[in-house]
Amino acid sequence: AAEWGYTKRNGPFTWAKNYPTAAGIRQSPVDIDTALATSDSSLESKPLRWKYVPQNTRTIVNSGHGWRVDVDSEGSELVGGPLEGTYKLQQFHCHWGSSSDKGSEHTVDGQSYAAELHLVHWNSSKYADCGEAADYPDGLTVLGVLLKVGAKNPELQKVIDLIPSISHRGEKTEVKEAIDPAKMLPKTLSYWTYLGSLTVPPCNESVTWILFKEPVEVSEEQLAAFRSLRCYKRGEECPCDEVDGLLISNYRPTLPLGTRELRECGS
Ligand SMILES: COc1ccc2c(ccc[n+]2C(=O)c2ccc(S(N)(=O)=O)cc2)c1
Ligand SMILES: [Zn+2]
Repeated sequence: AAEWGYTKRNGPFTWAKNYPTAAGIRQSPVDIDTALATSDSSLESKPLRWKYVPQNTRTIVNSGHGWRVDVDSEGSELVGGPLEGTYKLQQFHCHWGSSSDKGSEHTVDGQSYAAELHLVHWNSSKYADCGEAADYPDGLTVLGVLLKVGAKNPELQKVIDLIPSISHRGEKTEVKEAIDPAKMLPKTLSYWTYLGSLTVPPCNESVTWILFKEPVEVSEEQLAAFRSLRCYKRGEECPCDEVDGLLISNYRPTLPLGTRELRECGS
């Protein structure tokens, strides 16, 4: 089957053909209609807590759909808020657009941001690994951080510096200078949370989404670096009809929230 992607030929509106779950009723991303959000005292009573080990950020890879930093889950943990049990960090990555007026996956009252950072965690209290966890409704949790254009982001710069060595699909390199995921999170920890899915095929409906309300800044130059990644392998011709195979956009448009509850914690 033609590999899925973000072009007209293989983009989000074609995914349901090969990945039927993509047409489900618990899909992500969604537009956060802030008027619909209900504040929940149970969320306030169990603060979200995380622990990451910067030295455990191992490799960065060009997946063909973006960059992804794979992490050794050991020593990490995410608990509290809407979560039952302990979740461990598996990887983090980003979504962006061809220009900074779009690129985030979630939108807030219809407003898009320039990009969105995802920290993917799996339920290590109940499942053996991430792949298994992805098949269960409580298997994964993704912390989402909205990125807006502003000052250069020093922690993300450590990722940007590695992009030239993973310019083509499948290329990967060691992360020598430890990247601290905690430093990429916003200062205020208010968030929205709802039950959703992977925003990439196979779009498993196994994600508890936690989207921080406060955007974090990233510079135009840093966004431009993301767009310099290529979606095809070195030495192969470019399959995608994108501007010479540059990964200029890799976000999924929003899906209906439907009857799902949208809760918020913090103002
Ligand atoms: C069963 O099929 C899959 C597919 C992808 C899996 C995955 C398990 C963990 C992470 N991943 C991912 O690579 C992954 C997970 C989450 C996201 S996203 N954009 O945060 O929803 C993107 C990518 C399982
Ligand atoms: Zn993502």
